[in-house]
Amino acid sequence: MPDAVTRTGPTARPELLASLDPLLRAWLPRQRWFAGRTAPALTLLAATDLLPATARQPGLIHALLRVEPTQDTYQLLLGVRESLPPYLAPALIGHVTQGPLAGRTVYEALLDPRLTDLLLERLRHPGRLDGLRFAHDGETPIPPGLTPCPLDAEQSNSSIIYGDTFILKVFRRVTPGLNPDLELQRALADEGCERALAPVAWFESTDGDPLSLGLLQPYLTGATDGWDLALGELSKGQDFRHEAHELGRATAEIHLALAHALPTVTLGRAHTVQLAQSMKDRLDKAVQAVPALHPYAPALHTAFDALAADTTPRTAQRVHGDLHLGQCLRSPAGAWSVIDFEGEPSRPLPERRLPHPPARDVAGMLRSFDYAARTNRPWAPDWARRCRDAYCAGYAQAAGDDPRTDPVLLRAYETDKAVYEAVYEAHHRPDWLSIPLSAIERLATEASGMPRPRPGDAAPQHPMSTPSQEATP
Ligand SMILES: Nc1ncnc2c1ncn2[C@@H]1O[C@H](COP(=O)(O)OP(=O)(O)O)[C@@H](O)[C@H]1O
Ligand SMILES: O=P(O)(O)O[C@H]1O[C@H](CO)[C@@H](O[C@H]2O[C@H](CO)[C@@H](O)[C@H](O)[C@H]2O)[C@H](O)[C@H]1O
Repeated sequence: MPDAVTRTGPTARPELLASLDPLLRAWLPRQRWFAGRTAPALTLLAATDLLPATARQPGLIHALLRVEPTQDTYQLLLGVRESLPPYLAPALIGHVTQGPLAGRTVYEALLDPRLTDLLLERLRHPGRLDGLRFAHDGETPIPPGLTPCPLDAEQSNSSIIYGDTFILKVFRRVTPGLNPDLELQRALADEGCERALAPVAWFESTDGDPLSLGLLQPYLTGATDGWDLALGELSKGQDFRHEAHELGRATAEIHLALAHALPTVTLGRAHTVQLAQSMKDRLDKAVQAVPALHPYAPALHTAFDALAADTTPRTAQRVHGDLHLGQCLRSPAGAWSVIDFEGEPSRPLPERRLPHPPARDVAGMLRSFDYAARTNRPWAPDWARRCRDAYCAGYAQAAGDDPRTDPVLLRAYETDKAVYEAVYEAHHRPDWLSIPLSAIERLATEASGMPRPRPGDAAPQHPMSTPSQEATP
């Protein structure tokens, strides 16, 4: 598995894992950020004592754990105490009966303010500890003693808010390579783009392949995310066109800055064919995972065939990769910022770092307006349509390029996203599966009415050449 993390150094302590193994195997599947339903076998890849436990102070262990059979690697921060005070009861992982921690209680350290305070202290003082490296932007002061508070949100990672000033995201499922959340937001900060929040400090593992582990950014106090805002307006029967227009402008500004900061590439025929093929492959896999997609698959393939047959050269660049209303924060003053540039969490990291036409993010937002409208009772299709138009108009105004002028590409990305969402919902929120399925039904109907590519347009199954691996979405 190319994406697997390898650690073989002295920090991997087998006796520690032996004592924690049954506790972690029971606890992991109950965590929102854990991708599997079971954790049948664990390997401790690295363990670092950030603070040794004594009778008077809690201990803090940083651990990287590989889970079979998926070979996913997770980052854990384990607290160690003699016993847990009542306020930490929800953090309990278990009582250790053997090995070096026998008689101690192990728990989720991110819920313990004493330990999350220590983590911030590490970020305030850049440096190395075993295989961990703590880094700082060198400019932004981080005051000591900011009160830590775990973020209470449905999320793929775990975040701590410090004194309403900073937010620290601790990545959970980690893969080798620079995490785009850090990479892209640093690039945007260097470009002076104010639509993203500049990384202030971060930490990574350097013992083996580099791994991004955590990211500290300014916290937007009083901000509302686009999803909550949209649902609020919908429930009041309010129009959201102005905000959708502003969101389109914000997206375009981010795209312009990313295209300036990082390499772009022209997608020729072979790339486009390969892009369409990757969408078809994902659809085929999704049909296996979500049988409800099966009846629509032939029609959905038509949308991807149409893309493969369209030889228009297009520009690809780094994009957000998982843009939706929940990733957009509006400050009390009304300015929109975009967060979470990690890409779709379930995709391998090298895939998430590939350049794509900006239409990919645009399609993500179009899907999001549809989601919001579908969540509303009664369903509000006109509200969604108005938002989608306003968003594209706002995008066109700032980018000078209207995404609606390339409907084949936009439809293909929207279809690809809806397929991804069907898998996501089937796994995480089965009650919501009907939302992407309704879109799938619409997209399939539209695709059925599309002209079939003429025989001369037929896409080669295997592109003769792909100029560079990086350029292949
Ligand atoms: N800088 C910030 N300011 C205010 N709230 C934030 C900020 N960053 C994240 N949040 C809140 O935290 C939630 C989770 O953040 P996100 O980066 O999307 O995490 P994940 O990748 O784990 O899903 C967001 O939906 C948002 O409500
Ligand atoms: O925010 P994450 O990076 O964890 O993204 C994942 O979860 C999202 C849901 O929280 C999911 O987004 C889907 O649901 C949203 C409403 O909750 C909707 O606005 C989006 O359009 C829809 O895709 C996202 O796909 C997933 O990667």
